[in-house]
Amino acid sequence: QTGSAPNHPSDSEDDEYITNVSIGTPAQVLPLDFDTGSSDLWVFSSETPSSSARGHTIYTPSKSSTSKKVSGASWSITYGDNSSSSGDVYTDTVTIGGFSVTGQAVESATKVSTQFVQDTSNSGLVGLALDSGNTVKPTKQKTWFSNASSHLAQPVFTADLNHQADGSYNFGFIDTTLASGPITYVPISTGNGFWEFTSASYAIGGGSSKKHSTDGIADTGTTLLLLDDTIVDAYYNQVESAQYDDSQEGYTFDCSEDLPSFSFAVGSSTITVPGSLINFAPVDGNTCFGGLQSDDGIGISIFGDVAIKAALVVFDLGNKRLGWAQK
Ligand SMILES: CSC[C@H](NC(=O)[C@H](Cc1ccccc1)OC(=O)N1CCC(N)CC1)C(=O)N[C@@H](CC1CCCCC1)[C@@H](O)COc1ccncc1
Repeated sequence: QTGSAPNHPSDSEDDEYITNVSIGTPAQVLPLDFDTGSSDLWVFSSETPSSSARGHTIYTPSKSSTSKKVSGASWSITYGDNSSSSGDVYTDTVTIGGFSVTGQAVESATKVSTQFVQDTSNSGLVGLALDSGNTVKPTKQKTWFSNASSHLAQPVFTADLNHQADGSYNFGFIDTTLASGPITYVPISTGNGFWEFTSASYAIGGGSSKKHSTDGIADTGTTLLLLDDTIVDAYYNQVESAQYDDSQEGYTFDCSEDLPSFSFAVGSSTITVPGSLINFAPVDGNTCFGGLQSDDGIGISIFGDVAIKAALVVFDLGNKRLGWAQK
């Protein structure tokens, strides 16, 4: 058995990638943000204050004949950007790309932070990191993929994200036609509950590769590519008009500049992010914001959407490994 669901950018900046998910009986369809950087499936619901839920599609458990309340269960999560949400828990049937999981924990939001209220492009998240990161108490719940994996043809899923175009999340199979190059696999370390791997070197433009060990996570829920300051400073040293903009909290540059590519090692291969993907978004006039920025303060590097857009990424739970193929 397999599943295949399209995704699309949430806005003109590729800030998030949205996929429609069916919950309950009859199906209630919500636009959700698939996040390989967290492990909770949570939704705006009939329990979310209506002032907060305005503009969002909601899940109403009482309208679903297959919903069950998980008595005494609650959840609360804070993300890397300090957005947060919390609430109580139901189980229900959740279908993604034609593949249904029954008894899936659907975390209903009774509280959401301002960022979520304002971001009407999603009605919640589908966490696709490891089960250990789930926040439900007193009993941790499994992710949709974890529940699905034992019934899928293969315990894998792939992320294909594209700049200003549709992509896909495929479950249980790998469509190698989505890639231009071979898939290179690297082992993940599971201790922090992320799809965490180590990249041994990087290169800027056509330059020589520099040995630099990066411990990072493959994270579809993070917009940018967030790496160590030394790498980021070295990159923007190659961009004539680049400067660090305190108000924007990141490097900006003249939108008309041709940006160098950025390559990172995956095992014995490399993935190259074209400069066009690093010219992330205009901030004002002809000043643009970079898609490569510092990971300062997070304690880990994040290969977010800017990096994932350059590749087909294979999340292989069965073999505890991550695969990257150039697109
Ligand atoms: C340093 S993780 C920062 C990251 N959040 C982002 O990437 C947000 C995403 C966004 C949100 C709303 C509108 C537009 C874009 O976007 C930006 O922060 N930016 C994009 C726009 C740009 N101009 C400024 C920078 C983040 O918490 N992700 C988590 C999922 C995310 C939460 C917010 C809603 C969308 C999904 C998750 O995977 C990673 O959780 C952790 C990572 C590390 N330890 C703890 C948690």
